[in-house]
Amino acid sequence: MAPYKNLEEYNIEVTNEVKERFSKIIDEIGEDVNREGLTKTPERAAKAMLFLTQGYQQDAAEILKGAMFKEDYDDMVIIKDIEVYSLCEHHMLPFFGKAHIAYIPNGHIVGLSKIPRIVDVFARRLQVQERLTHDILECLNETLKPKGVAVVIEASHMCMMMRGVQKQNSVTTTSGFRGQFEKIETRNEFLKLISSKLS
Ligand SMILES: Nc1nc2c(ncn2[C@@H]2O[C@H](COP(=O)(O)OP(=O)(O)OP(=O)(O)O)[C@@H](O)[C@H]2O)c(=O)[nH]1
Ligand SMILES: [Zn+2]
Repeated sequence: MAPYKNLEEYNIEVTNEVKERFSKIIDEIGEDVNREGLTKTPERAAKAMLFLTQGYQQDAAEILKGAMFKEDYDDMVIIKDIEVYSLCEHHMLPFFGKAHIAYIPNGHIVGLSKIPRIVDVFARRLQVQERLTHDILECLNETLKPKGVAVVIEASHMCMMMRGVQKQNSVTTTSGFRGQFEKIETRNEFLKLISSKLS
C-alpha cells in the first residue's frame, strides 16, 4: 500500500482502502455496519489508525536537524514526563506512559520541543517498548552527537490489561544509556533528578 502523503488531509486512496478493511472487520465481528451509529465508523477508524501510525512518514533526524544550535552549555539537559502513546506490534493495542530523556551537549543544543516531537515520530508506529526506547536513544545519539544521552520509558500495556494476563497495575520500565551516562555517577544523577518532584 502506498504511503499517504499529506498528514493533514489524509491520502484519499489509502484512507479508502483502510476504511474498506475496517468495514469488513465490523461485519465479521457480527455488527451491522449500516446501522446509524456505525455508518461513518470505518472512515473514522481508518483516519485514527493512519494518525496513530503517521511516524512511518516522518524523519526524526530531519526534525532534530531543523533546530540544532551552537552553544557551549555542557551540563545535563533533562526533559521528563513526556507523554507517550504507542501501539504494540503484537496486538495493535495501545501502550502508554511517560518518557524521560536527557543529554549532555557537545557543542550543540537542540530546540526543546523537538525531543517530544521525535518521541511521537517513533511512538506512532507499531512498536515494542524496548525498540521505541532504542530508536529515540540512537536518533539523538547519531544526530546530535552529544557527550551522553539517556532515555527511560515507563509504560502500561493495554494488551496486558484488557485481555491476556489482565494485570491492571503493572508498569514496564525500559532504559538506554550512551556516552557519559554509561558512567554510574552520571546515570545516578539523571535517575535521581527524574524521580525528584522539584526537578
Ligand atoms: N517485550 C515486549 N513484549 C511485549 C510488548 N508489548 C506486548 N508484549 C508481549 O508480547 C507477547 C506476545 O506473546 P504471544 O504469546 O505471541 O501472544 P499472546 O498469546 O497474545 O500472549 P498473551 O498476551 O500472554 O495472551 C506477550 O507476552 C505481550 O505481553 C513490548 O513492548 N515488549
Ligand atoms: Zn500487545
